[in-house]
Parts: sequence; C-alpha cells; structure tokens
Amino acid sequence: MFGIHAVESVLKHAPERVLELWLMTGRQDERVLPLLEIAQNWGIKAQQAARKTLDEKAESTQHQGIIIRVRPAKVLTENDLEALLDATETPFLLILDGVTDPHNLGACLRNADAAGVHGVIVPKDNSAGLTPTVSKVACGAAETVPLFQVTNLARTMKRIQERGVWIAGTAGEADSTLYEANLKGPLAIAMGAEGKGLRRLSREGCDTLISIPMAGSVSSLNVSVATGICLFEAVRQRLG
Ligand SMILES: C[S@@+](CC[C@H](N)C(=O)[O-])C[C@H]1O[C@@H](n2cnc3c(N)ncnc32)[C@H](O)[C@@H]1O
Repeated sequence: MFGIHAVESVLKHAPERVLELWLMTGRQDERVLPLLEIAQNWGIKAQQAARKTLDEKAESTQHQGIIIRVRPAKVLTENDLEALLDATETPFLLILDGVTDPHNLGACLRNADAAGVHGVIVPKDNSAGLTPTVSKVACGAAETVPLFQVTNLARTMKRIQERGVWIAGTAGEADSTLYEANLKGPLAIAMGAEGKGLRRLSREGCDTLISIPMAGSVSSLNVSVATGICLFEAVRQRLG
C-alpha cells in the first residue's frame, strides 16, 4: 500500500497488519513525521530507499515517498454482515453490483466513509478487490469502511430485506427520482456496474428504482459520482 492517507489509515486502524515500512531517502517532513511516530510506537521500523526502489515496490510512481507491506485484510462475508445488522439500529448500507475499476471502488469507499455508511456490499466475483490502488484512491476509507464480499448478491439482498432494510436501486431510466424517495430508515442504496448498470436479478430485488435527474446530453454519471450524490441525499434526509 502506498500514499500518505492510505498508510496513515492502516497505521491508525490496523497497525498489526504492517510488516514493513519504506520511506524515500530524505523524506522527513511534517506529513510523514507523525506517521513515523505512530509506526515507532508499534515497533515498526522505517527503512529508507531511493525513489526508484519505491517506484518498483509500489509498481506505481504515486506513492508520495511512503509505502508499507501489509498482511491481507480479513475478508468479511455474509456472516459478518449479519453481525453488523445485529449491532446496528438503523443500518445505512451501500451495494456495488460489479464495480470493477479500482479507481471507482476507491472513490465509492471514500464517499461511503464520508457519508457514515456502515458497510459496503459487493459480489465476490466480477468486482474490484482491495488493491493498493483502491486503498490509495480511498484515502484511508478502505481501512475504515467494512467491505462485505458475498457469494450470491441477490440472496444477500433478500436476506437484508428480511431484516428490515429497504433497498433503493439506482438507474438513469427509473421513473421516480432520488429526491422523491424516503431514505430515512434502515437503507441500502444499490449502484450498478460501470458498463451494464444493475444486473437483472439485482434490479428485480430492489424495493424501488430511483434516478438522478440529468439535465444535459450525457446518458449517465460515473458510478462513484452517482454514489456520492445518492449517499449525501440520504445523509441530508437522515439528519433532518
Ligand atoms: C455508468 S452508470 C451505468 C450506465 C449503464 N449503461 C446503465 O444503463 O445503467 C453506473 C451506475 O451509476 C449509477 N448512475 C449513473 N447515472 C445515474 C443516474 N442518472 N441516475 C441513477 N443512477 C445513475 C447507476 O447505479 C449505474 O448503474
């Protein structure tokens, strides 16, 4: 993993995952010093290396002079989701039905964290996983927002509905709009994949379908942008 925010988030929320920390030679400024202090408190030694070595280790030039090697995060599944629902009074969930671009997944996780979403549900297959790029784009949210990877999304949707969660699916062509929907109670907002939108079974499993009204000539929004708009309309209603 690499980049200031991603590294900071792991050091703060899951320091036990850090195996190695590498710093670009000469990088000792006020942005990295607090991170080095946290690392030191956890007994993690910072090693120095030239920019070229970090580029190679990160397989990217976007590391901002700091990278960590980590143990893989625990994969959360259907059972963990049940536990979350047991523990949460008014769940606020995000479903991403097959988002495959790591930049989009990272941006969606960032939006989800900012909106106070309790968990993000994705199908195990045909979705982006938690890669270093996802973590970098998520700016720390990949470590704070629980990501549930489920084997059968349609079944999981049914299950959360049985537990009282209302699912609002999103589609540009839906007749009712986001702004007409009541998003106040136990809620999951379902977003579709970049190319195809929501799959048929997912779409049919939703309690309602809503659209974001579009004024211009493009047919749809980027999924992470649409996610941000929908989540923050829900936040607006839930705070009111
Ligand atoms: C790039 S769009 C997919 C477009 C796809 N061709 C379709 O027909 O759904 C990716 C996802 O972003 C969301 N989205 C994008 N624009 C939207 C809009 N105007 N209203 C509601 N959701 C939208 C939906 O969840 C959609 O499945």
